Amino acid sequence: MMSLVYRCFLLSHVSKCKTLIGRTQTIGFGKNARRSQGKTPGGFLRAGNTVMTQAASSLSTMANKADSDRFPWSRCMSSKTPPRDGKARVKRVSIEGNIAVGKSTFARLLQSACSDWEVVVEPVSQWQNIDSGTSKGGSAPPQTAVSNLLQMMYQDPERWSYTFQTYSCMSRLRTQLQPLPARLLSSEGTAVQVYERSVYSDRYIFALNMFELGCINSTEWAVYQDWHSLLVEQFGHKVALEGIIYLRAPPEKCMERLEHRGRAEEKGVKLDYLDKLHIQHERWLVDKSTEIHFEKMKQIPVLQLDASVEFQSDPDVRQQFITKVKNFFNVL
Ligand SMILES: Nc1ncnc2c1ncn2[C@@H]1O[C@H](COP(=O)(O)OP(=O)(O)OP(=O)(O)O)[C@@H](O)[C@H]1O
Ligand SMILES: Nc1nc(=O)c2ncn([C@H]3C[C@H](O)[C@@H](CO)O3)c2[nH]1
Repeated sequence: MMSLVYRCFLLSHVSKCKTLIGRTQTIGFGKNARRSQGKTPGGFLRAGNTVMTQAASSLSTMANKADSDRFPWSRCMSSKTPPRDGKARVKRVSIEGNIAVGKSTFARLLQSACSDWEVVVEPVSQWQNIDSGTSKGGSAPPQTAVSNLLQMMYQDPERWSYTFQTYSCMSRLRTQLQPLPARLLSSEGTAVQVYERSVYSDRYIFALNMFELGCINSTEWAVYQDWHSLLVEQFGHKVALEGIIYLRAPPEKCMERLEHRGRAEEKGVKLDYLDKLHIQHERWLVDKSTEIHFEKMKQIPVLQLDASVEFQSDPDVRQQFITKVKNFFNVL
């Protein structure tokens, strides 16, 4: 049913892919559509298994004072009983959110707050440095060439999006399948791994968005979905998530941070692209209207955090964030 809808969408919006970096007129998704996303009547936000008010989803000092009393800084591991088979139990969560919303910054904050947690970063540097050395033989010396697939994808999304999604998904999986570090294996309680994005955002945010934009055609989309499902069925249990932390901020705020960060490959990224990614996040994690193909992922708990808050300069805000995350881990 969903794919039928997407196909209709595609037919009526042929070759809109270049809008990704704003080279042609932008497509659909009017401002009103965007603004209404993620809000239910009465100003409530639906976050995974919970429904909370917008006020509650922002950082409330009083509530967090109580939280920090219950979960002191010194204790990072989950309080649940360790397994009897001697194998460390691991809770895995992913941090999801729009481009430049602050996932890496937030992940660094978590890592510095608790050395018993492991943060697995998004393999961006692999995407920027693909060894594409092609020695054709003969007497010429071997050539070493490096491709920047991230740049290629942003410069010519119609040509490179499918290739990008194959590599991003594969490299995420490979990175996340790495053995646990010894300090987590030997931990007494439940260890925590925090992934920066996941194979699920690869499919349900980016690849889906590229398909809707026409940067991935319907054959590529069918092929992507087929191998993605196979990979997740075969390896998914080793990187299975128990929760998602959704860093949520208006696309305008993400644009501001993206420009401030100044990553060269992202120079042409337009607000419209961030708008679309925002909508995909809201559909997946707030409205729950994205069609998900993996049973466990349909019910996954989501902790929503107001990422528009500046926390780098304010220790109280940082502590409140950490406390919320600790509380979330403890109920997973
Ligand atoms: N809470 C915050 N307040 C103000 N600035 C922030 C905050 N979080 C991140 N930043 C700044 O925003 C920029 C983007 O942050 P960061 O690189 O962490 O984003 P990201 O979500 O990991 O990006 P990407 O989607 O590309 O992986 C950086 O310059 C960072 O210093
Ligand atoms: N097309 C596409 N598909 C993905 O799965 C994906 N994951 C991340 N990105 C882009 C966002 C940042 O610019 C940069 C770092 O997050 O890489 C992606 N782009």
